[in-house]
Amino acid sequence: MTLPAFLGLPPRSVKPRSVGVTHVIDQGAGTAATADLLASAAGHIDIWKVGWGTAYVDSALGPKLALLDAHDVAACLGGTMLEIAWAQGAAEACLEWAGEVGFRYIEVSRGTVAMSLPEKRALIRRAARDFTVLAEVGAKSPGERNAARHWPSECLSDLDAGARLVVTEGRQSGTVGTFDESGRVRPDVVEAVVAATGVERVIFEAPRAAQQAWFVRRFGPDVNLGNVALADVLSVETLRLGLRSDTAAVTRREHLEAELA
Ligand SMILES: O=C(O)[C@H](CS(=O)(=O)O)OP(=O)(O)O
Repeated sequence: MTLPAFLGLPPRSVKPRSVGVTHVIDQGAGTAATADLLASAAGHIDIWKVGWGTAYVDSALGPKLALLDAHDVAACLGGTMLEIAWAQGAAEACLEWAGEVGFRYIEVSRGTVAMSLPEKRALIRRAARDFTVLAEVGAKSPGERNAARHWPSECLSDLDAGARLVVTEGRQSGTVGTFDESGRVRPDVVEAVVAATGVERVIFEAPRAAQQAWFVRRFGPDVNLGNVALADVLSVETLRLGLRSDTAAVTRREHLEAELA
């Protein structure tokens, strides 16, 4: 999409993007809501995750995925859905169904069920035959914060097994994994993952505006952000482009500091 041209803005990638990806989390939007959002924001959405198991119970899933496809937005099945299928011995059936209904991306995670690293690698390898795989690291439970020290090696293992990108756990709440219980970023966790994989191979789940702004300030407009709420897509784009106070290049505070100097 073409923006008006009268502002100086930082360079920003355009679709199809390999960096600066915006990955949204859909909690069960209907087709009208999906069409409405795509009409204004499709150019800013790269991956549309149909969250956890909502795809399984959505009677309008087919039309929704068709709309996404028509707008060049990649539909991704939520990781929890595949985890539950895997735990029931139904991973193969789940992958077959996901392909048939129109998913092109799939998330492979082990945040809910007990899955070993070799089992996760095997599932990534299998899924990568038919889908673009996003591999998530981290657990849903806040009690497992210490496990983040293993994320860098798990990310490398996931990429080696065939994942296109890794996803750092933040949940829809933004209070686990990459974040503390109040939603503050754990910079040591972020930096360790980035040192291992490079920033361009990571999607950071960051559902809150303050978290999104932190990542844009730290890594620039083309950082990959995930679990963006549907209602926040345009807001995230403004954070990337410095069109919101939190990331604006020139702020009142800087003027004040200059005046007082
Ligand atoms: O892991 C996630 O980001 C989501 C949302 S939540 O953890 O259930 O809040 O789950 P997913 O299964 O990946 O859609």
